[in-house]
Amino acid sequence: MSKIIKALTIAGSDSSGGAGIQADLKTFEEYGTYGFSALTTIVTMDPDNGWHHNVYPIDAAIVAEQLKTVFAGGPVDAMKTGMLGSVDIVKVAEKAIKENLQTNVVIDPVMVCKGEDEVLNPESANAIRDLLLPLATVATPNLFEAGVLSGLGKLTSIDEMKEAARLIHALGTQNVVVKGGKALGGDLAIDVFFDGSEYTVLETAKIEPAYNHGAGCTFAAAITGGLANGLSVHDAVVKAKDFVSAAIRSGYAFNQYVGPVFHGGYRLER
Ligand SMILES: Nc1ncnc2c1ncn2[C@@H]1O[C@H](COP(=O)(O)OP(=O)(O)O)[C@@H](O)[C@H]1O
Ligand SMILES: Cc1ncc(COP(=O)(O)O)c(C=O)c1O
Ligand SMILES: [Mg+2]
Repeated sequence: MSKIIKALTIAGSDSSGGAGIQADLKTFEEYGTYGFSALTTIVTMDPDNGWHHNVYPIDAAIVAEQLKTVFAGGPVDAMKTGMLGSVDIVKVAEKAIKENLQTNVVIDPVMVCKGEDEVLNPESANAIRDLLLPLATVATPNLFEAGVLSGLGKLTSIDEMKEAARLIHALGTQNVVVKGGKALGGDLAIDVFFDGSEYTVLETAKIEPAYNHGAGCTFAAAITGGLANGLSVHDAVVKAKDFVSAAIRSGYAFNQYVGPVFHGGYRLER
């Protein structure tokens, strides 16, 4: 057996299986990596109440214990964060990254689930901005999150996405991808990658129906899988865009409310 490649996610549980830690571990597997996890929150969706999301954060001390377990084997080849749930959990993630000299850190600054109100309180969003972005190899905000982190508010064009990427890079992350996804108008799903000097605009035709619940988590987990396998950040992002596009194409209607991506789509198309 060749060397085991290790990938870690610090994220919430999406009981419906498309996003969160479920998306991350399934994606890590597709990338041939061994997945570790530290669970931060449990999210449930209520079919009797318009698919309303309930978010239950886990005690930060228990998140810290999980990370102690994971890092007992030393740093991993790459890691990501997703929904963190409280300022204390953000601080636990920050401490673990610093103490373990962890590199290849993907920060997905989850503030919203599609179509839902903000799930993270503003304090947690500020903590991600101030404590985690300076530790990030790459940050992957969606259009809404990029508007919040950059302070620009609603973003409506590629130029505004580029400006947001520049401002978010200045917060300390080494690279940033602003995901336009379905949220940006037009026929294309456009993401803007910025490495601190050059912009790369990644675009695909918008896939319809847009079975994209979990697309953001899957995209960030795919970048993590690419980095763990030794790809450059640029190449990991480009491959992740292909990976998530295939996952959306293979998605399905779970019920009247939600259509998750299928994380094995990229493999099935080959
Ligand atoms: N309907 C779609 N067709 C093609 N790509 C999409 C579609 N919706 C989202 N994406 C892509 O999926 C990835 C995740 O973006 P997005 O859905 O905006 O993130 P989030 O899930 O965090 O809100 C991005 O690469 C985005 O461009
Ligand atoms: C636990 C968890 N993390 C993250 C997300 C965000 O998912 P997405 O990949 O669609 O941005 C969700 C959405 O439901 C979730 O339940
Ligand atoms: Mg997201």
